[in-house]
Amino acid sequence: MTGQGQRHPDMPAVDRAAASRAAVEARRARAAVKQAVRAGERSALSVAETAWRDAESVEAGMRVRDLLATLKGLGPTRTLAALESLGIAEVKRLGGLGHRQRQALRSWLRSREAVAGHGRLVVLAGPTAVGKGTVSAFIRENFPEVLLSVSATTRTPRPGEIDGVHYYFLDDERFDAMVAADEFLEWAVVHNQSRYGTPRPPVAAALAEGRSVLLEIDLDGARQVRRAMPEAVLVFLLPPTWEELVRRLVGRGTESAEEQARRLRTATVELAAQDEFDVLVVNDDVERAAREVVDLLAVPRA
Ligand SMILES: Nc1ncnc2c1ncn2[C@@H]1O[C@H](COP(=O)(O)OP(=O)(O)OP(=O)(O)O)[C@@H](O)[C@H]1O
Ligand SMILES: Nc1nc2c(ncn2[C@@H]2O[C@H](COP(=O)(O)O)[C@@H](O)[C@H]2O)c(=O)[nH]1
Repeated sequence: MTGQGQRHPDMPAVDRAAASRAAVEARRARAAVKQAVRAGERSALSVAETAWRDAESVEAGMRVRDLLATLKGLGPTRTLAALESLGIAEVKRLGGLGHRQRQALRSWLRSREAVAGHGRLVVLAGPTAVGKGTVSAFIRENFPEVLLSVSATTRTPRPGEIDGVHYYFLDDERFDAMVAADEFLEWAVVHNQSRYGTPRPPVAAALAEGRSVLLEIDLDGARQVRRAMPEAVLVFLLPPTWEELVRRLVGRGTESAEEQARRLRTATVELAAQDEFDVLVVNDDVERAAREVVDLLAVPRA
């Protein structure tokens, strides 16, 4: 990053005005990123990873010093000491770091998050009827320390489903309002039909308190979480066989034949994307599969 906010003497007046407007916008955007880190909505590590993935991003233009200053317990003196120990000059922007400096900052932020007791975010995805809900329910009952995020959806409740427990059942208008207010960590249209989304505030609050969080969401949502929070662990739940998947879907008996066919079409697309995930878990036994997922939720040691 060079020349941010600097004027070139030969630049025409109109360009200078546009450049100064752009500089104000960039400052505002960087302030919003810092606020999100302070509020626990984003981790400092995810900001750095975004900067290194996209050189044009707001994050790439942030000074490392300003990012560190958002961290709890890191006043100006400790920030400077941390920069010195990392071999990063005070004026450096995230996007301008060399490979070694990136590596050093990445592991420093990782261990700091672990020490601060940050919980892990694990995303559980997989084809319809593979048993995501069953595995999640096992975790909810047996591992109460894990926050199982309650999604919002525009689909109608099934018999026995309770608003606020299984889902927040919303009409389109309310869902639209949450999208407009940026209240979702991710949201997607699932099976070409209804909208589903993860409300952001409970997830951010739990992670900031050091609790681990499990999201049970679709492939599109998992991809969005990967972009927003690269430190999240993405788990793909697999059926023992395709025939068993069909048996589970049909055996559950909660969808019409037409809906079953629609879901199986989505399932083939989802199964083809399993390589995008960090961990594959075969759900041949609910308890074993749940324990594998819970092991991933353990907070890493510094
Ligand atoms: N390990 C397992 N062995 C046998 N049956 C299972 C297993 N896990 C789940 N099931 C059964 O498979 C059916 C589908 O499970 P579940 O509803 O949890 O799937 P899901 O992945 O949440 O589906 P959807 O994405 O469509 O909501 C249920 O009838 C459940 O009891
Ligand atoms: N992207 C998201 N997908 C979600 C969310 N909550 C649930 N889901 C996925 O929807 C399907 C269908 O669920 P069902 O309850 O109608 O059977 C399922 O595969 C879930 O993984 C969410 O918040 N975001």
